[in-house]
Amino acid sequence: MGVSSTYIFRQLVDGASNTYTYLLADAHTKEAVLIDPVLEQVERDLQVVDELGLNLVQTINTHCHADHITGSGKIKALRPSACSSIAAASGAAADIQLQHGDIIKFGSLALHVLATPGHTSGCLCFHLPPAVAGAPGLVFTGDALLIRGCGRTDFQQGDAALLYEGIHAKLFTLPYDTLVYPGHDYKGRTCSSIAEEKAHNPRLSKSKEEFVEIMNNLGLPYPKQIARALPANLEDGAMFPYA
Ligand SMILES: N[C@@H](CCC(=O)N[C@@H](CSS)C(=O)NCC(=O)O)C(=O)O
Ligand SMILES: [Fe+2]
Repeated sequence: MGVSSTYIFRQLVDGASNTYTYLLADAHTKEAVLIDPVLEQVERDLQVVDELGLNLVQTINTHCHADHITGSGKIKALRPSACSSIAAASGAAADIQLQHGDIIKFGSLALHVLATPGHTSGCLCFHLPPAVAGAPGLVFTGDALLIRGCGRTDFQQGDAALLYEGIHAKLFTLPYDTLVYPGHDYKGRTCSSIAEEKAHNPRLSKSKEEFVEIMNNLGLPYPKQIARALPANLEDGAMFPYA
């Protein structure tokens, strides 16, 4: 899947947790980042990196995941030049502590860091502006904005009103044609757009009061892996010996 000749883009999936991992690279310099790698898929992801002749410089976590262990720690063990990053507000360990307004540069590409707390206190989105005039930008939304949904707000410092405000202020103000790439989808969908989500998201198209009411009554069971994922991810996924 190539979106533009100036960059390489791949969407990878972990079927066990319905998690999306994104590979983005400058097509010319070959510098690459992985957004939200999953521990169990590290070998697969590095194989793609290698087959495309890319130089992985950073793994970027949208937040401290509760449903799977990040691949950042294992990737660092295998590729020491690949720094890990996560929001400072997450309280998790990583080589680079990110905050709203930061810009992650690799080759000629620049990901703009947007803080959208509320699913967790340290949730970040990453906006890649259009590579060429007339092309859509991309936004990687982690668990803040999902396709026709959003991240739950019932644990990890969840705050439904804050999530609503951040999504409306920082995501729904992006150009309408910006493509939305979420951290998960549980129905096999891969991509949406800001215009689609503003119009059709059944939670976020409502008023803030209605949204909070919906979020307070989701009644979801806790993620199956939460007990092992949270402590591991607070340590950059590196609490296990990988070598
Ligand atoms: N069944 C899954 C976990 C499902 C879940 O809770 N997903 C989270 C994102 S991962 S922290 C979520 O926010 N879901 C929102 C929703 O509306 O589904 C498992 O056991 O791992
Ligand atoms: Fe999450």
